[in-house]
Amino acid sequence: MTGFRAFRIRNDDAGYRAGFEEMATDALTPGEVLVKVAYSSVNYKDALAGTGKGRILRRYPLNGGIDVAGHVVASTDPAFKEGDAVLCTGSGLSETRDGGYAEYARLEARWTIPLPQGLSLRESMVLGTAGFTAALGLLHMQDNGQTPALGPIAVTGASGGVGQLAIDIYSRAGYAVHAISGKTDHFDFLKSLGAAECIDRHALAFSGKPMDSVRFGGALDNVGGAMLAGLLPLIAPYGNVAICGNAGGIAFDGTVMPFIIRGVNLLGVASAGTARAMRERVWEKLSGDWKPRHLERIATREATLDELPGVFGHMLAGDSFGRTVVRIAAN
Ligand SMILES: C=CC(=O)SCCNC(=O)CCNC(=O)[C@H](O)C(C)(C)COP(=O)(O)OP(=O)(O)OC[C@H]1O[C@@H](n2cnc3c(N)ncnc32)[C@H](O)[C@@H]1OP(=O)(O)O
Ligand SMILES: NC(=O)C1=CN([C@@H]2O[C@H](COP(=O)(O)OP(=O)(O)OC[C@H]3O[C@@H](n4cnc5c(N)ncnc54)[C@H](O)[C@@H]3O)[C@@H](O)[C@H]2O)C=CC1
Repeated sequence: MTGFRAFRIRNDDAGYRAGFEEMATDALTPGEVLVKVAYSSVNYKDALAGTGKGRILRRYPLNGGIDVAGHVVASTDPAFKEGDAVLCTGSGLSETRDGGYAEYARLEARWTIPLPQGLSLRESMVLGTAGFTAALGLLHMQDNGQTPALGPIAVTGASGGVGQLAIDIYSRAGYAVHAISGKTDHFDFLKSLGAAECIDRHALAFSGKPMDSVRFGGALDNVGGAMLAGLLPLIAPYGNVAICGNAGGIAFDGTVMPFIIRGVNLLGVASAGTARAMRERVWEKLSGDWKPRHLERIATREATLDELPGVFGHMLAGDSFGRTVVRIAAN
């Protein structure tokens, strides 16, 4: 096979850098399933990896892109055959394995998901790790007793990829969603996705008290830092806070009171290493009764591989809005 293009990240004596290279499929990290990539997507983690602003890769060099969707070209695992439409999110992509920002990717069969009925390849990447994470957060909360009766779910970082998809999915699942965002210009849009209320994050005045009047039944937190610390005293008894992000900081200050008096639960959401059975559960929901109703409007941008560096810059500046799908090959 002739060479193909890849957005490859290196870190060596010449420094941290990412750019386009020609490579051969033989040079890809090993796996049973060779895929011609149709789409990938841009997640905050991709922006950290592609710029070196966060330590995402755990070996170098690797192709970037934590999400991939495409068609199987060859498989040594009988579970997959040429022409099958498949997807993969996380699972070491752009951490320890070559990722989806390339015309070909070689996947491990154990982490390769047949494209669920009800989703196109493109839709699966509008969802990507962002949609997977939003749905995983809700499943964790529900497995831990979260019901709509506990009260509204606060979604922080609500204008971003995980945030917008969470608004759509959680409202579809019957929860009142209170979207917390600094982008007040977009509140009407967030409401049109399903948010019952929008709260300006700059106007949120956390009291700093260990416990405060209950305001939310639970939360999905994309932001971390002071936002997470401020939310905990406002959560209803036995409510859940699913914590997935660090867009606003990694350290948070708080007290044990919400946990020991109200039984509030802090649930970790780690999409990349999710076990196969849970992955299948998440994709069944995302392609079924939790399929977001507004996927096309949430996919605010379709980028080419060449446009990635610009998209990363916007995202890390906090300027992203919705999801960017990366179109790799015509399909
Ligand atoms: C889509 C998902 C997301 O968006 S998640 C958010 C984006 N991710 C990040 O921002 C992570 C950026 N990385 C870091 O900030 C650091 O790498 C760190 C804080 C996670 C760890 O750095 P540190 O220098 O404190 O520790 P070590 O590198 O020495 O590792 C300690 C220990 O942890 C294991 N480990 C580190 N990273 C990962 C990982 N991504 N997955 C699994 N395990 C990880 C590492 O192997 C070490 O364990 P050991 O048993 O000693 O090998
Ligand atoms: N744990 C996991 O498995 C996953 C974690 N994440 C994390 O979730 C977060 C969101 O990811 P994406 O939706 O892909 O990113 P995104 O860039 O699309 O969304 C981030 C949102 O946070 C907002 N934001 C940025 N800085 C902020 C600050 N200082 N205070 C408050 N809001 C701020 C942005 O305006 C934007 O709305 C990131 O931290 C990402 O690393 C994302 C996917 C999976």
